[in-house]
Formats: sequence, C-alpha cells, structure tokens
Amino acid sequence: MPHTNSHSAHFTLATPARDRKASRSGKKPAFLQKKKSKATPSAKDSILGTATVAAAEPTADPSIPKGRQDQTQLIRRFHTIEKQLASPALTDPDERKRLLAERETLGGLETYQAASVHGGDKARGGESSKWLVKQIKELKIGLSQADQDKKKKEQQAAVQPKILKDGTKVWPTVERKKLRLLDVGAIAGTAYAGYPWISTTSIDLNPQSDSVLAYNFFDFPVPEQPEDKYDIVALSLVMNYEGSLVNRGHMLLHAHSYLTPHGYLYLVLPLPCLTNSRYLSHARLTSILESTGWTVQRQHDSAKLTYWLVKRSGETGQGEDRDGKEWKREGVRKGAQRNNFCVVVAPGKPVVRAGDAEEDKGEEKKKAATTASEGGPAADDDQDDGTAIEQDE
Ligand SMILES: C[S@@+](CC[C@H](N)C(=O)[O-])C[C@H]1O[C@@H](n2cnc3c(N)ncnc32)[C@H](O)[C@@H]1O
Repeated sequence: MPHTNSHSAHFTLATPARDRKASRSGKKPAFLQKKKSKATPSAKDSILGTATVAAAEPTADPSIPKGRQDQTQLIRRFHTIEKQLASPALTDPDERKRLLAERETLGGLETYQAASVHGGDKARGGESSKWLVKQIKELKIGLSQADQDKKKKEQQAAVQPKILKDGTKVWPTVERKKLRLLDVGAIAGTAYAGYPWISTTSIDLNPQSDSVLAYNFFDFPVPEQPEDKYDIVALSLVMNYEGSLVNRGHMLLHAHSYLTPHGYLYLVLPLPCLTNSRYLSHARLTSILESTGWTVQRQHDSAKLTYWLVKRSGETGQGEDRDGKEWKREGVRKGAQRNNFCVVVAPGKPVVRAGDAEEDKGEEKKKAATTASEGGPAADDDQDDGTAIEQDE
C-alpha cells in the first residue's frame, strides 16, 4: 500500500494538538516521502535525515557555563524542572508558570542540549553510538540471512579485482540493505553520521540541524509498511530527560511500534540512575524491560553511563513476552544521598509535555524576565535526580 495518507493519519497515539509543537516543521520522515522517488537525491532528501547524514554542525550557539561543575548543575536543574512540570502533584498554575519561566531563564532546551553535548561527547572522546556500532557488528544486526550468506561466500571465494589502466585495483562492491536506525533525541544528528551503512532517521524536540526532524517521539508517525520499520530505536540519554515517570515507561512500550520483528532498542542512561537511585537498579530495570517485551542482549557500564541493547522478545520477535504488568515507584535502596530516578509503567497514554503549547512559550518569555530579576524562589531540590553526567571514562 502506498503512503498516501497525511502524516497526521499515522499517529498511533491521540495527542492534543497543543502537544504537537515539535511536529509542526512540515518535514516528514522518508517513509512518508518515498512515493515521490527521484533518480538523484535532492536537497530535501538530505534534510530528511535518512541515508548518510553528513556531519552536521549545530546551528545554535547558546551560551552555556564554562566550568564542568556549572554545566552539571545546569543539567541537573533542567531535569528537576522537567520532572516537576510533569508531576501530577503540580496543580498550582502560578507555580507551573514560574517553572516554565525558570526553564527559559536558564536558556531553554537549547542551552540544556549544548551543555549535554559539551559535557558528554567531547569529554568522553566519543558519542554513545560507538558502543552500539560495536554491538551491531558483533551481533550482525540488520544483515539478513541472505546478506550473511553472500558475505560468507565473498570471503571464501577468491574475488578478483578489476585492474584499471593506471594499475588501480577496484574490488567489486556488493549492494546490501542498509541498517535502519531511528535516533530519538538526536540534537544535531551527528551520532551515526560516520557510518554510511546505517540509514539514520533523526528526531528531536528541538533539532539543532536541518538533518533532524522536529518531533516528539510519541508523535512521530509509525511506519505501516514492513520495509519502512527500523532495525534499531535509540533512546540515548532521553529517558532521563523525560520528566514524567509514566512517560518513561511509555517510551519502552512505544518503541515496539517502529521496529521490525526481532528489532532492537538501545537505551543509554547516566549510571547513577541505576547505581544510586532509591527506585531503580540493574535488576529492576532488567525486570521492567522483560515485562515490557524486551530481552537484554548486551549490557555495559562505563564510569558514568549505563548502556543497554535489548531485543524484542518472543518467538515471532514482536515483544509478545510482555506481561502488561504495572510497575509503580517502589524502593530498592535507602539513603539520604540517593537520587529519585524511577521508571513507572502504567496503562493509558503518555502525558502531554508541559510548556509545549505556543501560549506557554509566550508566558515563559514574559515571566522569565520577572523571575530572573526577582531571583525567583528555588524549586524543591529534593526532587533532583542527581543524574546529570559530567564526564565519562
Ligand atoms: C541529553 S540529550 C541526548 C543527546 C544524545 N542522544 C546523546 O546521547 O548524547 C536529550 C535530547 O533528547 C531530546 N528529547 C527528550 N525527550 C524527547 C522526546 N519525547 N522526543 C524527542 N526528543 C526528545 C531533547 O530535546 C534533547 O535534545
């Protein structure tokens, strides 16, 4: 069936129009565009972010604190604000406005993204894509049995190169299907740019390059055709940004819709989310993942991050081993110095992100000036997840 529907028809989750701010860019993912196929790729194709994304530089240059400690503080404060905004306990409209204003005063999402990129990638000598690429190669993800057989034959056969007039040897190339990856929270879409064999679709609430589509994960159209599904969905340092505890659980469930049978979810979190949380540990996350239809394939902890590559469970690989269990906030360890990071799995739909509506943005800006000049009351620091990453190994 051709994709003739408008992309809004593909939303699998009914979200109010006001939550679709991030989807208003007018750009569509490649699988909704492909009926207009052309012999040569156009500028628009490259904007769509599929196929090889050239290393794109962030388009914004927000001012971020210089010191590592200040950046970490900023990231923490953002996490706290996101969590407070998403909390069902936040019923006071003035307090909500104050939080939105504070977020704006801190520089908004752009400043958070800049601090994340600055404090993460450069300092740790590589993006979290490196670990994933290593696993993809080892597990031969995305290579069909036919491709694997072809590769084996090539290796076994004495393949002869063509020798050009100047003596250059040209080895025959074999066309293989590219691995399809959906990178959620991609910022500038650079993470997989160096891997031409990966076809990456990059999305972010606040893209920092034209190769990234402006979408909230929950609103991103779900491919209907099997060939448009993805081999991997990457949620690298996204779940800890999500302020709503139930939305974190929804992310685990929602990822299934985009994947091929036996497809993979790649999850990266700051290590303290598991090692120093009152409510989550490696064992509990493993149980939550299994309960939501995933089997852990590979897991690794570095000094600051925890990496999880999980596969859709069940014989047909559709995550059919999920059990529909609800996961509430339950203590796994005690202590005053712990953080509150938690994943809740509950029925229903994802909650709407606070501050996404255009009217909120106007209010945010107006309030920002006042709150900044008043010094604004400090929000409850007790809610700090303590999960900002400073520097990885
Ligand atoms: C800390 S950055 C992670 C960047 C990168 N993935 C990495 O691993 O370094 C988190 C990003 O996730 C994005 N994000 C958070 N929730 C999202 C959602 N529901 N849909 C799309 N992007 C989201 C934010 O806008 C932000 O740019």
